[in-house]
Amino acid sequence: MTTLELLGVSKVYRGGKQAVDGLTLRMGPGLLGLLGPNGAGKSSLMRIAATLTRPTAGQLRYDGEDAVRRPGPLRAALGYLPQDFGVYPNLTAREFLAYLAAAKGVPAGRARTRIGELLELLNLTEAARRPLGAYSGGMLRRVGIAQALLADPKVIIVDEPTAGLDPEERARLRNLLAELAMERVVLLSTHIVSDIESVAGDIAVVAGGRLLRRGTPEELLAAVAGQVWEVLVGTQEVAEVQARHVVSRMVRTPEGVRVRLLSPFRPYEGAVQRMPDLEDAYLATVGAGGVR
Ligand SMILES: Nc1ncnc2c1ncn2[C@@H]1O[C@H](COP(=O)(O)OP(=O)(O)OP(=O)(O)O)[C@@H](O)[C@H]1O
Repeated sequence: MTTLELLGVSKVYRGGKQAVDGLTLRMGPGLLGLLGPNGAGKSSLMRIAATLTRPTAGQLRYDGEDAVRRPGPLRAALGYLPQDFGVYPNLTAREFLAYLAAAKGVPAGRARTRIGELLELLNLTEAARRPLGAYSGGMLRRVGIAQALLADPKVIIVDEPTAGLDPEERARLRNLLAELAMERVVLLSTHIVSDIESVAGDIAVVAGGRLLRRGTPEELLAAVAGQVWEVLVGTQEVAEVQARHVVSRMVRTPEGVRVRLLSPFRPYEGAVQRMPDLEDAYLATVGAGGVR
């Protein structure tokens, strides 16, 4: 069984910025959703897990073996989509993927078959003859996903893979990753709760370089049971409510502003308790960690 472990990992960049602070994550086959606000350290963590950045402290283990000192086996098994995925604009999708397959050492015949399958899977077959410079953001993202899957990886690390995708493409990608995760370690980062809500049975919430919580969606929801409230306030009261509480949503109505907020007790006379959703649970966790 494939395992990937980050053990007590820290990353301090030159200049002193600490992006990751003693974080431990153990992963086996399945999809782990890494959820956190911008700047939480998600990309740093993923670059460490992908052996591109060395941790300042702590260990990275692939199948129990030290992957910092010996990154080869993990690299050979890895499909990685970086956040800032770049392409050669003059190459077509097919040429670009063929080039990357060659760089990864995939034999030409096998690469051709695999590229055909991936283009089909990612709905790029029609566009595959056009230069990448003419692709939309969503299409480029799909090319990025195709390249991560080129060499039939055992470990898939995708950093904000849904950025720029439309709702239908998002849904398709989520399903694809969920399917891949049946036999593989899939680590997906996002700051969008709905991206992982429907696929990740396992969610890690990070902020300030630390792991704030890890659990199933049900466990995250249970942690905020009884703490979600809705109250109708006047426009002029909104700022005060926001100053006092973590606000998960606001809807302007003809009667006033309906504010959904987190509070361990009834925050206002007339506030009505609501069933928590994952967005509430996430905000409660991140809010409690001191990041807003
Ligand atoms: N190469 C670097 N040198 C110095 N500081 C860095 C470097 N890379 C990231 N940082 C800083 O480390 C912190 C964590 O960044 P990181 O990109 O890992 O977070 P993130 O959760 O992926 O956020 P985002 O979604 O905005 O990319 C940020 O404050 C960032 O500015």
